[in-house]
Amino acid sequence: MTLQEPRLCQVSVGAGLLGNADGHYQKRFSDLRGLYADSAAFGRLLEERGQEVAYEVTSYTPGSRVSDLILGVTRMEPGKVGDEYFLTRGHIHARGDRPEIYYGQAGHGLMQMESPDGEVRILGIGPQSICYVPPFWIHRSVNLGPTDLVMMFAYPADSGQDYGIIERSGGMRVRILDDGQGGWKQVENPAWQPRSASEIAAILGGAA
Ligand SMILES: O=P(O)(O)OC[C@H]1O[C@](O)(CO)[C@@H](O)[C@@H]1O
Ligand SMILES: [Fe+2]
Repeated sequence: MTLQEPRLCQVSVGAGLLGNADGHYQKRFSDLRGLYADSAAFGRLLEERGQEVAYEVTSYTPGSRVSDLILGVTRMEPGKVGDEYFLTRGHIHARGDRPEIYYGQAGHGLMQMESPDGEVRILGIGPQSICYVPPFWIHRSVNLGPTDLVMMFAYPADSGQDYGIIERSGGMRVRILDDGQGGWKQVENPAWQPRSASEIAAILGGAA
């Protein structure tokens, strides 16, 4: 049996990038249609900054098994669409029983989580805070600050991402908005549809 080579990856906190990575993707504002509540404000953002990077991910993938850990860094731009803070698309792991950790490096924001049956949990993320996203929680990051939000992450390499779960329910259950006093508030998303008992059972029963 040939062992994998150990690997050192340096986090560039200022640039929001992982060194010695083997993967890199960028999501531009034009890739994020349909995510935000205020479509007029999103249209203006597209006109002004549609081709700019909204967030990017650099990562190292050592293999593809449950026993391999993908690790990487996410960098999110600061800003809002109307009153709604910039966010990632969000997903549940395609193998729903796979967890993830996030370790804040710079900036501050939130990890917004939602269980299949619609429970909501929101935890703050900033430098030196580690967020554990347990199996079966849908998760999305939100940048609340005036600067880039930079987070390290790690998850089992066979997890996969399922984005359809959020689309099918009309978005996540709550939206994270500017409260007008320098902070944030969560408001119910009126378009959100609860998942059916059979969909919930399929997600929770799909554990490998
Ligand atoms: O995949 P999304 O939901 O667009 O968001 C990007 C996020 O996905 C991951 O790349 C992988 O889970 C995260 O670490 C990152 O923060
Ligand atoms: Fe994830």
